[in-house]
Amino acid sequence: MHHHSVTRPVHDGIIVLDYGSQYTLLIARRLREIGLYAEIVDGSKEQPPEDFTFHGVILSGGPDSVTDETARKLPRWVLDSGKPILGICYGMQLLAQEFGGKLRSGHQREYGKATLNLDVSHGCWASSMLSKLPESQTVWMSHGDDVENLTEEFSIIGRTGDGVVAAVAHKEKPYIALQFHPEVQHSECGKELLSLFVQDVCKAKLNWQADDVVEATLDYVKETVADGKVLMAVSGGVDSTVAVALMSQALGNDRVTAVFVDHGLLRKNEASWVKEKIESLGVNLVVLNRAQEFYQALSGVSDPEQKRKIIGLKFIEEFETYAKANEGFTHLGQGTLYPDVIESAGHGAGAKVIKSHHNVGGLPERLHMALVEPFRYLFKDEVRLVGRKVGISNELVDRHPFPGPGLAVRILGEITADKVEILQNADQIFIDKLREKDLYKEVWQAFAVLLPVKTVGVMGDNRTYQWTCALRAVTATDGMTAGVGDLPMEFLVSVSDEIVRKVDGINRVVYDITTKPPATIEWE
Ligand SMILES: Nc1ncnc2c1ncn2[C@@H]1O[C@H](COP(=O)(O)OP(=O)(O)OP(=O)(O)O)[C@@H](O)[C@H]1O
Ligand SMILES: O=c1[nH]c(=O)c2[nH+]cn([C@@H]3O[C@H](COP(=O)(O)O)[C@@H](O)[C@H]3O)c2[nH]1
Ligand SMILES: NC(=O)CC[C@H](N)C(=O)O
Ligand SMILES: [Mg+2]
Repeated sequence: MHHHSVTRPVHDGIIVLDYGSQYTLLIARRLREIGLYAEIVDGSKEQPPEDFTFHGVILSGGPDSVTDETARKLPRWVLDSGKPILGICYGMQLLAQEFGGKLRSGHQREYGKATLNLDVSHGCWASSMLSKLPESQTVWMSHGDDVENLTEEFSIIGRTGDGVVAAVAHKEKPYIALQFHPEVQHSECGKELLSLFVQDVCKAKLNWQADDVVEATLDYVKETVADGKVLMAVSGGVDSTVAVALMSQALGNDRVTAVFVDHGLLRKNEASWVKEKIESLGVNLVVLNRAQEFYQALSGVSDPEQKRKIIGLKFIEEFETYAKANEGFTHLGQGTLYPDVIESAGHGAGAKVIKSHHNVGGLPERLHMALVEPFRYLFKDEVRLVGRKVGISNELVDRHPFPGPGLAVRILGEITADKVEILQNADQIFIDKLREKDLYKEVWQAFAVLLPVKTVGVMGDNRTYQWTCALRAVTATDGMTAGVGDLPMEFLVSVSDEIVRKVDGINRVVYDITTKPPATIEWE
């Protein structure tokens, strides 16, 4: 699985033509779940891959606009192949335009949740496929361009609640295209739709058994590290905890040293908790206390990307200094996941940088150790599954994710030790209350954000003028898309009440009700 782009496990399947979407690998991953191998091919490639029999082509979404002259086109071989095509978002716009349809920009923008209403009444071949789905369903959108009109050759088979053209099919050829993203978890029948396309339309035979990911990971680690030694960066988070357990299993405890950096931007009491839990796995652990150094490096910095880059570099500096002082480390291990890679534009055909994850975009050009990242092509829920298989406790596997740059990306603007303390206290109240009310597991991730906004309040008959705290809770499975956590208002009010009463410095609390997209989960 990890080598999907290096070695090809099977020689037939589906081609996913990549136009730089944030979700390209998610399409391939859904097909794996369905039981089919997908080969990802750069959208600008003039030839199909050699030695690969494809039963259909899926055109990914992408940041380009087909209304721009410079936008990437559909390579000839795709239509020439005569194979079924499924266009998604940009892929749909491209297909529609290829056949003479007209697209427009900025007329009907949709981000996040939308309702798809299917119309299967006009007898187009795709009707029978789509009639297996509910007539009305929730889908997830992320587009600014939309179809103004189509040529005769196409039928409109679905629109959103706002009337936007959301699904079209060629009247004769096996071409179908969707404005929404069936590959994201928030599109209700998305996986079913993909499955109908590859099985009913492409007639592809299932050829992919979900590999034993544990075995594949162990092999990958053994092969990559050979007889070397790993300095494994651990955070106490899900990914690095599962990774370090696997590395110890693959290489033996004496060839793996876990290094945990306390950068002073962790949650309250996090450092001691992590130390205890990682040591209980029987792993060698070194804790580096570096709060002062990180604060100093970040002093006066308020730009989000700059903060991320500084933190990424500081992390690596710490790892390299440690490796230098303690001879023999050949590899740096990280719990990097695919979403970290794609959002930092570390993979794919011109995907845009959304934010530089500290462990990818923050890496220096020259690193003195080789990287070993067993989960670089996996998603969070896949890693959780691996974790359970190797016997990591639920307490660790079910933790909410916590970003490497920590509170630095949750204190908007400049970071000071005072603000860190204020935010730690507010966050702890929120998280403790979620656990107390049995709501922690109802959301995928929850946290508090400190806004550099002061507002006026009245407490004990006195005027206050203090910071604003935003609470964020999201639903997700892989973090690529997110919904708003549906927490009871009464609960939110009680959290707000306790924060304002107990945390000196905050006199107002708001709840973030934005999905991803258009927002991201973290505020920076
Ligand atoms: N404080 C830290 N000390 C050392 N390494 C860290 C620290 N924070 C993050 N890392 C490294 O960066 C990687 C990416 O961080 P990320 O937060 O995505 O993963 P995680 O912390 O392992 O899991 P989770 O996403 O559940 O928080 C980690 O897997 C780990 O290798
Ligand atoms: O280790 C990390 N290093 C980072 O730099 C980073 N930035 C975001 N995140 C986490 O990734 C998920 C998606 O977050 P966004 O929607 O904010 O991009 C969410 O779970 C975020 O908490 C990070 N994790
Ligand atoms: N997600 C997408 O594929 C977006 C396509 C195109 N850039 C638009 O905004 O409509
Ligand atoms: Mg983390």
